[in-house]
Amino acid sequence: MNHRFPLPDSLAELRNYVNGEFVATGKLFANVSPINGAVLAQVHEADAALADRAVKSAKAALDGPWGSMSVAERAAVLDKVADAIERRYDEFVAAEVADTGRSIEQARTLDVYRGVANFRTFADLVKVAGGETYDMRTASGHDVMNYTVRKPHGVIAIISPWNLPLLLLTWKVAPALACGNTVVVKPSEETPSSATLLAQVMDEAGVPPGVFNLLHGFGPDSAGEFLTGHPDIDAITFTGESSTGSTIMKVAAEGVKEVSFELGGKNAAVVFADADFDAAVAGVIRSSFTNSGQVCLCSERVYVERPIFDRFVAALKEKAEALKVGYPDEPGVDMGPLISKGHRDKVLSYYKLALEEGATLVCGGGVPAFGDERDEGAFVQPTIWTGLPDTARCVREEVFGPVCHIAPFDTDEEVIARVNDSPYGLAASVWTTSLKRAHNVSRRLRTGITWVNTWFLRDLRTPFGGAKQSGLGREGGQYSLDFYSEISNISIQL
Ligand SMILES: NC(=O)c1ccc[n+]([C@@H]2O[C@H](COP(=O)([O-])OP(=O)(O)OC[C@H]3O[C@@H](n4cnc5c(N)ncnc54)[C@H](O)[C@@H]3O)[C@@H](O)[C@H]2O)c1
Ligand SMILES: O=C/C=C/C=C(\O)C(=O)O
Repeated sequence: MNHRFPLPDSLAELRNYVNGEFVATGKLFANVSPINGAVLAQVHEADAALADRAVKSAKAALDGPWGSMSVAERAAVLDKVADAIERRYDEFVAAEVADTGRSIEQARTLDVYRGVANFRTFADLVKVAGGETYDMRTASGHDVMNYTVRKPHGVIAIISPWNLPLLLLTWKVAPALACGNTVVVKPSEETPSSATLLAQVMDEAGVPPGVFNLLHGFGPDSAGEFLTGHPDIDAITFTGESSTGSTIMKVAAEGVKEVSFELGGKNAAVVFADADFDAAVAGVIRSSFTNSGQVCLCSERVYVERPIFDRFVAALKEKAEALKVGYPDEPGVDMGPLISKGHRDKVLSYYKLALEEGATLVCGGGVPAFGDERDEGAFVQPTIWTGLPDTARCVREEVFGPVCHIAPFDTDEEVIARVNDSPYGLAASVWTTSLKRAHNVSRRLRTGITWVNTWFLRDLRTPFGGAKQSGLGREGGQYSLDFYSEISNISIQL
């Protein structure tokens, strides 16, 4: 099948990248377009032996030129990686668009833009990272000085998901390399392309062989499991579903490996009657439907103060129905497909379940009919429900699609309790013009991130991560530098 959104020529075939070489295994799986089901490329799946080679070469590279570079030299290499992504910007955009079907505009301004920013940010931050010093005198009168040094952990295993492929991968690769580690990355099987381009870029930027290694494949009984279970990795950083995080944590327990997890969510948006109404409607449209709802930070639960509830539901319905679902290059397109037909089956099962649970369907609820090749793709309609109790599965479980449930509330106390009544705690957004209320509500939500009158506005120096089943640890700025370093104390008797 022909495809209007092909992969760049540099990605005719997707290979693993181990010890500075692109490696074919001959065991192929297809990279499929979610726009029309066409096969974009064949991908070489890594086996256990290749995973072993990748980890061993990462370990050996710690003692090579990478290990003896100064912080400034390593930072300069990261800046070169950023430069190389910028030189090949259009190819990265094409890779993200082909794999995910998202708009070209989003790939340019969010995905690839952040890929560059992640490398530049951590190149800058690592150069100014300091340590701690403490002078002390013991009871017996000895003076002692303590100071900390940052050492690399060693080999970091990086496992990333498909929803923001380059953004989420580089969010971990950049600080891991900045801190002097070597990495073995395993991108999602659904989105192998931008990671392969990144391997090409590493090569071009002069990253020594073995410092960045890439394995393609799946989770269980494939590259993901071969990597996380390898005895020679020193830490695991993972973004994906909470249940996968739990599986990986059990494996990590064997070797007492450090872990950092960014997991699922069932995020809330809280709209108070005193909010700027139009800004809140526009904000919730963004927070519920961006990337077809496939951002871990998306709001699937919307709580609206009762006096404006009916007006808000009507306004959100009007805006949601006006969202343009279509091709990546259509002017004004708001939403592309879901990542795959498999994921669409899951989202549609929730569309069905919501009705069984007694939801009122405000809009959407099905699959758009295009009358062309896109009917073979993974599109769904943006969907809004009302009328479900807080105990409904559709209000408690992460759907990860373009969908939200809107419920009324009466008091601040009540809505805080309802937002917090969730196994997840990643993000929330609060819409109000009262400064006092914004502070008081935000500090009581059990979430890692709360936005006030905005959503998904990221300063890369801030802590990022989730409470409860939404994650373990924090990354971002200093938090990333801390996770990717073995911080050691040196104590000297003077
Ligand atoms: N908190 C965050 O920052 C954040 C960000 C993005 C996505 N997410 C979450 O990610 C999920 C969507 O991504 P997904 O469907 O790709 O997640 P997933 O957990 O299915 O897969 C993520 C990655 O883990 C790999 N994997 C799966 N099983 C494995 C195993 N047993 N061992 C090792 N690796 C394994 C996959 O191949 C993939 O590369 C959603 O739940 C979303 O909320 C969270
Ligand atoms: O889908 C989840 C999005 C996570 C975003 C980040 O990790 C980030 O902006 O760094």
